[in-house]
Amino acid sequence: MTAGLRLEVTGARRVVVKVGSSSLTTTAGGIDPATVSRLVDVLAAARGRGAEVVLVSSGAIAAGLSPLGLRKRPRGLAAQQAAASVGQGLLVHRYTEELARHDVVAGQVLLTLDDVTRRSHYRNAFSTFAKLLELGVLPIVNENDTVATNEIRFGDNDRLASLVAHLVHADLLVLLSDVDGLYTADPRDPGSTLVPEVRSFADLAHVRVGSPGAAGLGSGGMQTKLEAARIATGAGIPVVLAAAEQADAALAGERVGTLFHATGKRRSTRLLWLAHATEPKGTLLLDPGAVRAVVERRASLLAAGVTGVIGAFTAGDPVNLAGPDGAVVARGLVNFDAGEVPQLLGRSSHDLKRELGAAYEREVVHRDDLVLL
Ligand SMILES: Nc1ncnc2c1ncn2[C@@H]1O[C@H](COP(=O)(O)OP(=O)(O)O)[C@@H](O)[C@H]1O
Ligand SMILES: N[C@@H](CCC(=O)OP(=O)(O)O)C(=O)O
Repeated sequence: MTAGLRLEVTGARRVVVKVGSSSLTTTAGGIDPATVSRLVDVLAAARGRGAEVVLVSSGAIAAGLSPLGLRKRPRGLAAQQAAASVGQGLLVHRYTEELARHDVVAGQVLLTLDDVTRRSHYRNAFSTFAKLLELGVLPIVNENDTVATNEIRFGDNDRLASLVAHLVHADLLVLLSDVDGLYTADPRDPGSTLVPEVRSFADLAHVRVGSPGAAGLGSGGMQTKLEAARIATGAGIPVVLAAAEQADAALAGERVGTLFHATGKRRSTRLLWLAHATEPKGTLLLDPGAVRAVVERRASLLAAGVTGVIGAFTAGDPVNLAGPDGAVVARGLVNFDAGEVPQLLGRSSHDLKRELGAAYEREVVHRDDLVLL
């Protein structure tokens, strides 16, 4: 009997499930083994129905608190990194043991921002996931908190989950939290009501978003879930937001929580990230011909079309590309340091190769690393 179930869910072949720190922890702050056990049963049931599942699990910092004698999530980055270093192993150990009851093998994947923004890393991450899924492994993803600096952190796992959903070409993203969906206002406010479906983000004009959950263990609150939903749905992936206790019903397609319908078409994950979530470190000024090449022909940006440079960036950083009038037309990952660019301005690749060596023949921004704004 499937009448009334959500087809977006029942028809999904590959599903990314994200669970937040606040859903995995006891009130005392540690990881709740019973919650992990129940969640694993639900994931195994979804696999039993034929879905491939990738889990994005927060909770490393929370799991590391008690072994380090900490009572709450520390504020400083180094202390958070230390807690994550202690907690991540414990967390994955818990999942591994529980999955083994279902004869499922767990694989740990720790990602940094570079892994989804730099072309070579991105391809590498994609093939790792593809191989794990082909082998029947259930990948358990988290941010690589112990090495990420503040500047390059995702910080919350909601957006990480939306990018992982793109990376693995998922058909559905399920965000599990301590709240059973999106409410018209902070659910602690009397009078707020559940929003069962979101068809367009314009519908959310009346929704008020409050601070993260009461336990103080989550990081992003509802705001980052909405951003994650916007990124995923904008690229064709529907999102269900539900409480962790409703995971079974949510993954079976029952009408619990909030369903965000897909609004756009799939595009490259890295480009999505570049467009939505990066801070440009500088600007390259383009002549009119280069603007046409980049915008109309979707070509790479060559040194010959660059007339000026603003900002202090290093190779690999995101930069804006602006036309002669200063209007930003695109964003891309630049292949040179800011200090190297002045000597390249307006010169052909051929000249650059002859005078400066083969390393200078490369595009200033490769078209695969460019997104039009
Ligand atoms: N409009 C809203 N709808 C639902 N929850 C909201 C809203 N505004 C604020 N919140 C709060 O966001 C919390 C979820 O965020 P968070 O604690 O960071 O979760 P997680 O750890 O699952 O990522 C909820 O517990 C709720 O108190
Ligand atoms: N990577 C961090 C998770 C960051 C975080 O708190 O995310 P979330 O609980 O999903 O808002 C950890 O494992 O502790």
